[in-house]
Amino acid sequence: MNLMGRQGQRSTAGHHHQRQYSSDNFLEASSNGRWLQSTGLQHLHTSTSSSIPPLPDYNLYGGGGGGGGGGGGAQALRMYRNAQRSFNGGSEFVSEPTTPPVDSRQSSQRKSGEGSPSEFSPGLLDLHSFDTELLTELPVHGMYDGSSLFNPVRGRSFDDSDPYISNNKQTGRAPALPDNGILKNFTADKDKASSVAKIKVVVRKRPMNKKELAKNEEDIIETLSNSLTVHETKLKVDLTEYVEKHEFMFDAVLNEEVSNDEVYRETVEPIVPIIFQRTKATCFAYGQTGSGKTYTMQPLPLKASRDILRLMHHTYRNQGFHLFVSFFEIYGGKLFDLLSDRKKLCMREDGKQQVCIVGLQEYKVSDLEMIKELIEKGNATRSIGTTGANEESSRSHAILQLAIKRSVDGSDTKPPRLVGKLSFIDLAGSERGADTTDNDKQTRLEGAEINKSLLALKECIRALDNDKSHIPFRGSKLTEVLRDSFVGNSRTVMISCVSPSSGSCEHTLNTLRYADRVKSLSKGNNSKKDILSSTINLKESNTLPLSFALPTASTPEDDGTDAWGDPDERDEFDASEDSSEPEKPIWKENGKLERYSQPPIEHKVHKLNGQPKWRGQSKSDLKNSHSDDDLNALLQEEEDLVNAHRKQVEETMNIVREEMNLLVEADQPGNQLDDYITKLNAILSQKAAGILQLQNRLAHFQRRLKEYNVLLSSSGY
Ligand SMILES: Nc1ncnc2c1ncn2[C@@H]1O[C@H](COP(=O)(O)OP(=O)(O)OP(=O)(O)O)[C@@H](O)[C@H]1O
Repeated sequence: MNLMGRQGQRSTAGHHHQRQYSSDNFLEASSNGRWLQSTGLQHLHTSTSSSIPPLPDYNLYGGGGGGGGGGGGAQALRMYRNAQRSFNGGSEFVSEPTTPPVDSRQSSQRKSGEGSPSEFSPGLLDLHSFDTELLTELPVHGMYDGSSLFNPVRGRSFDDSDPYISNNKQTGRAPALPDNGILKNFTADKDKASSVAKIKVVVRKRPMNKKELAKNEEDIIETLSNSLTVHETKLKVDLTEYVEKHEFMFDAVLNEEVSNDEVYRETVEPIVPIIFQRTKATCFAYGQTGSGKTYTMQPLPLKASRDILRLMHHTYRNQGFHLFVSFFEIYGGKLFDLLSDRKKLCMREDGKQQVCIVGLQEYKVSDLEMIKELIEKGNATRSIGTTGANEESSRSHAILQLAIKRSVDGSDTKPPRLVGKLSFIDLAGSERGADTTDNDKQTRLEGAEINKSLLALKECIRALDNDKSHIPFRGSKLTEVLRDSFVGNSRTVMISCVSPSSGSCEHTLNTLRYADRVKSLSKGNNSKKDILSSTINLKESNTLPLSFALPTASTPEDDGTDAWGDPDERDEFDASEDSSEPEKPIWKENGKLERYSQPPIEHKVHKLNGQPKWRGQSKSDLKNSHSDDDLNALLQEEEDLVNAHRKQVEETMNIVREEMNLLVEADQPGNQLDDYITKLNAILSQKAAGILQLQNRLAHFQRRLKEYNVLLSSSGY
């Protein structure tokens, strides 16, 4: 969904379309004041019905500082040609993109309304898209000096001195912006800003919607301070219901009563000051389709812009800072500029692995009104469609960037350099395959592409979580763009949106588990993980990994009868490979938490003559601790478990079949046969998953047994 409201016109012909940029629509929505109210900026509401001024007024960067005059055009032409040459593939840029369907109305509006961007528009190929590397530190006078804020220019009130509020001829001067505390934050010590968490994970629960209420679905999410509990209803084999609780803790949990203002204060407000300190920050919303991502994200960029401008014009007054806005979407794995007629963009990586978006238009902005219009324009152009769960679903990932740049030499003769960047990413909604059965081919293809990119994001997070040296950022365009969020001097805020209804339980749990994973990244590597959080979240799992079911082997201390060669050979062991896991708690079937220690059997670190060696274990240890009898007994136990489970499933299936037959016979209106069959099917698939899990466990065990046999035979046993 768009970041700013639902003003886009829907195509009646099909589900898929872009939002239409219609000034009438914006103004109509504006006059309702709905959107502005949601952002807390209702004072910017214009009552006029005249059209929005053309965008070229916005002093595109590169326009020679004079609003895009002739000199700027010539300069841009040179830049454009140079860039074409240096990228050795201008033709690549002009190849026609696969764009989502555009209805005729939009193109006609473009003709009559905005016009196409000038051929030599300075922003057409903005060389500063390459300038993704941050400016090296320059002295910033008055940084964190709040005095300038509270001692405004003599003879003028604080708000009167705000030069960034445009003098709107139609509406008169915009009312003063309320102080939301950002300036006060700036009077605090510099350390305060640097103490802002590198990754912050916030969960937002939306209220139940009409559809869910009509279906009598229950609110299954209980929130308390920064924790939340999901009450999942499950069915036992005998079809009686029971509730399983899943508890999670995050940096903040925002319930259905929390306003968008509070969301802003909790999420983005703390990171705004940091982008003046050579930092890239990203805020993204994640969650199932219809969970409230767009609703949450839509007011944030404008609120952040307000605070950025405030800082630029007070704390950093006359420091040479400039604010630039760009807005693009990733649709079907391709990039489109939402502020430049959906021009296809190209992503490149420079030698320093900085991602550059070639051709992206950046608009230099100096007042909130301009930013508002740009965002509206971008949102109107964004691709939306209809999913089972959301009538106006975002079918693309939308990325809005606020870049702070600064003149290197204090004058405007040289292009300003990047100081910091704040990116807002409204991810497309994730859907399960099962949700897409009613959708047409286009929606399913979109869904597949969306899920692919979200999966790539998961892969990156998993790799980061495991401290992998290679993070697969190139897995998708989305992850390439997000690379900035996770590496270097960055700050990331993830807002996980969840629906409260019982019907979305599975999705909600997926989102929360995902969020939990991201949260663990903020604590560095595995050893630094939040034990409390993993303890709580482990309640979800009652399956004991096989490796931990093995009998305890010998202690790692050798008894002196080392059979693995001379001590020098042992010295070859790399300490870094010693991956002994910290003690972790496990969740037992009886509901009690227990601690286990990973047996030292995992200490396989060296190979001799092609055979694995086990560190710190003597032959006698192995012989004593893992006799054939022990292993066979364990294997038997595992097999018995699988068989018992299989038997249980067969019995359940028989019951279900009988029930189904009875119900089919008595299939009368009002018998809710469908619901019942759905429930029974759910039980069956649950059981089938259980069998699969046990089978995997058995296979794993058999592999381990084989390894033992190899080991024992190589050791002469
Ligand atoms: N916190 C909230 N309070 C009130 N209404 C909400 C809230 N969150 C979401 N909604 C409403 O729920 C509906 C779906 O929300 P939204 O469009 O933001 O979902 P989404 O996650 O962006 O979906 P998609 O991924 O399909 O685009 C909208 O009508 C929105 O107004």
